[in-house]
Amino acid sequence: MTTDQPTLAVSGLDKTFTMHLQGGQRLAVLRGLDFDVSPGECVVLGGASGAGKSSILKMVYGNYAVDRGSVLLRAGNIDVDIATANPREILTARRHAMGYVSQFLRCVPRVPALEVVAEPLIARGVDATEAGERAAELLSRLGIPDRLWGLPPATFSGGEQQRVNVAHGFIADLPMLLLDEPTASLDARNRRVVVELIAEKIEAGTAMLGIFHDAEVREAVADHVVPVEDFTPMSKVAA
Ligand SMILES: Nc1ncnc2c1ncn2[C@@H]1O[C@H](COP(=O)(O)OP(=O)(O)OP(=O)(O)O)[C@@H](O)[C@H]1O
Repeated sequence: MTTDQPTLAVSGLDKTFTMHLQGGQRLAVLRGLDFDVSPGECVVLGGASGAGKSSILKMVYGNYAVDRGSVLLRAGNIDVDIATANPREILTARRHAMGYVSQFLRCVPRVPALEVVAEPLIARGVDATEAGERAAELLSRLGIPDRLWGLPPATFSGGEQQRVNVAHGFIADLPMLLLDEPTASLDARNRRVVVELIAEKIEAGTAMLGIFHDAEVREAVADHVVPVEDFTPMSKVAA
């Protein structure tokens, strides 16, 4: 299911890192990056390690500044250029339009896993009981045993933390979802569950932008691959 109006339109995007602790050395990573993601489409960022894939997700989510270009996010009442938006606009866009499954789980210490997963629904006004039920359903589906639900995820295994992170990212029905290697620490069974969850979101019209090193997962979900190295400067040391 795709429509003409992209949910995300990235155009003319440049990124150079300046390392202030290394005498101001500059590292040019991306030049003139262009791509769109439409509702119901899964676009995958492809390219070797260090090409700039995670940096692209961080710029789209508003964590990294953009040097030049635009990152237009349009969904429902949200119509914003993340490249120039102020922090309040970025937070509003995240709450109503854009989820992010980062590589590693970051959450408030001592909060139980069930609450971590339910939190995005509660933040959007869903009743706490219903949010808890939906969180429990998702955790079960991802194979997290119920004896762990009341415990904070800090001591969970790498794969358990990743599944809590996936559940936290997938629980709300947001129009745009960013995925940074959501299956990296998972076994075959759980990789299949994540592929199913992605397919369900796409079917429901979510626009997805992801990084997947696992070729099988990438082939299962990708509608289109953006060759990030085509937008990498020949020499990464800028003048
Ligand atoms: N905060 C930062 N400060 C300085 N340089 C950075 C920063 N973040 C990323 N880089 C540099 O930008 C380049 C791209 O990094 P990025 O993590 O985006 O690559 P990637 O394609 O996601 O790699 P991988 O597949 O290994 O995760 C790398 O050379 C990295 O050193």
